[in-house]
Amino acid sequence: MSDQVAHFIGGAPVAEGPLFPVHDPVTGAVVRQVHEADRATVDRAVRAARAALPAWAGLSVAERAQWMRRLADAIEERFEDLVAAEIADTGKSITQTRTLDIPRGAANFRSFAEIAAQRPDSAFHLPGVLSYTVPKPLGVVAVIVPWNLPFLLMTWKLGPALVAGNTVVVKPSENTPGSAAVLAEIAAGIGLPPGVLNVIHGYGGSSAGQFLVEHDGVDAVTFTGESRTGSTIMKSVADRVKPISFELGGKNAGLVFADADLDAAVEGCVRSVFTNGGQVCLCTERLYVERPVFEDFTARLAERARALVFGRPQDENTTMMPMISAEHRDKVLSYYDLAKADGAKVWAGGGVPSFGDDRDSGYYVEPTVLTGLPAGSRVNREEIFGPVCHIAPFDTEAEAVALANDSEYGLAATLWTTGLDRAHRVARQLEAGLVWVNTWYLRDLRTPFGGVGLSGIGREGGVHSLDFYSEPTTITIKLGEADG
Ligand SMILES: NC(=O)C1=CN([C@@H]2O[C@H](COP(=O)(O)OP(=O)(O)OC[C@H]3O[C@@H](n4cnc5c(N)ncnc54)[C@H](O)[C@@H]3O)[C@@H](O)[C@H]2O)C=CC1
Ligand SMILES: O=C(O)/C=C/C=C(\O)C(=O)O
Repeated sequence: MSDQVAHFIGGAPVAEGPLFPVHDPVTGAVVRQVHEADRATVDRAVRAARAALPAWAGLSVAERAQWMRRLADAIEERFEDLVAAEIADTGKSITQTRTLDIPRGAANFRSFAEIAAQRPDSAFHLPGVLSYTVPKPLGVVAVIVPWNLPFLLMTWKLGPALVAGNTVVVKPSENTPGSAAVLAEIAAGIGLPPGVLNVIHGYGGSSAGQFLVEHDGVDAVTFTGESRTGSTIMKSVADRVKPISFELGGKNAGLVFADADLDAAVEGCVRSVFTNGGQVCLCTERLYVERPVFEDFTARLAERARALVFGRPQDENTTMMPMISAEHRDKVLSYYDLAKADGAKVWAGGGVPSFGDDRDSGYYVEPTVLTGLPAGSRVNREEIFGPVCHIAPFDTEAEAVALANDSEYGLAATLWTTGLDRAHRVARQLEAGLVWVNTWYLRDLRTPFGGVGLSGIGREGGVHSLDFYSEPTTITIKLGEADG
């Protein structure tokens, strides 16, 4: 990939539109310049996707699944290029990028190839009547994705959308165009039919993102990002009643009971609070700990937070990454300030680290552990999307459930207990699309994934993704002497 990133339309690079810079979050330096799509470029991409649709939709599922496997293989061949592109844009650690972000990209294509190929046909029989369902693609799908897990989240939508016979126009985040640009090269390299996968770059509102979702040639929108953006996109597509699938924000709770394996709970919460700098919609920002272990747990989590390693991304021991942008760093720091102003006790962090080198111009914040805030504090109610959690004590199971459910969001919850009965009982009462017990972010790509409330609409994952990316036509045939 060159330092200037072009769009990928109809199987070829298209370098049109003004250039905008992408910054390395580690140092703030400009890493690349990217072309911004205007309405004309967006139109060109949507037309390319539309032109490719009949032939792509006309392939059998087995043929499209074979293309998905080829994409997965080619991702593995370009593995280190993708790792480098992702690190340059996000400042992620090489260890995480090599073990999570890029392998999941290949797995997203491979899994949906298998899931689609094995999907049973549905046929229903009444006496003298046969009804069966033919899944058809939605058409041209707009894929709008954020910067926190750029390759993972983009491919999570592309795998099922493409294998279901849709053609797509992807708009990666303006902060992280790199891995999408490499994927475009990969698609061209394996000879994926031109127009099946198109990538346009640019900003969201009043730019490429908005122009894409509003385009009359776009049949459906799948989006991951902030809840407010989801609401804006919903309004943009309301007149055309376009199908939408939204994975939005979270303000996820973790419950630690006194009977938990405390070592495992502390380590699990280190992961659930601080992974990816806390910039995952699944991260825990509210922890509730049963009073007998509250002080001990909090002290241990704070100690682990202070021990996280702010190395360079390329250092395999690095465990803490920067925020994506100066703007996002300032947003996270504004919550640290608010917490202090509201009287929080700061057990760890609360500010910015100092390095004495070029990372001082980067977008780092300290991993932070807070206690002492009321449930109504904005710090406890709004998605911060940084390496921070607030911990509060609870006395009864019922209180723990009520505290966890006291949120407009409902994406993921985490539960730490050795009580099997309690695990089942509490998990069912939590108002969240995903509940993890004694673990966090353990994924089976066949399971439904998504949230309730401000956390989204619909579920993706396994056949749930295929259901969203297809439109079923039910065909009913009178075979003989049936009535009607
Ligand atoms: N999954 C999550 O929970 C995420 C939450 N966030 C939160 O959102 C805040 C803002 O981050 P952003 O990157 O601005 O997130 P965002 O939700 O605004 O952006 C996500 C994607 O949507 C696009 N977009 C934005 N406005 C659009 C519009 N009107 N029409 C079509 N596309 C549009 C963006 O260009 C980007 O590709 C962050 O500070 C963070 O707190 C950000 C990313 C993911
Ligand atoms: O699909 C996954 O494994 C992760 C999903 C994470 C998000 O949707 C997010 O952070 O926005």
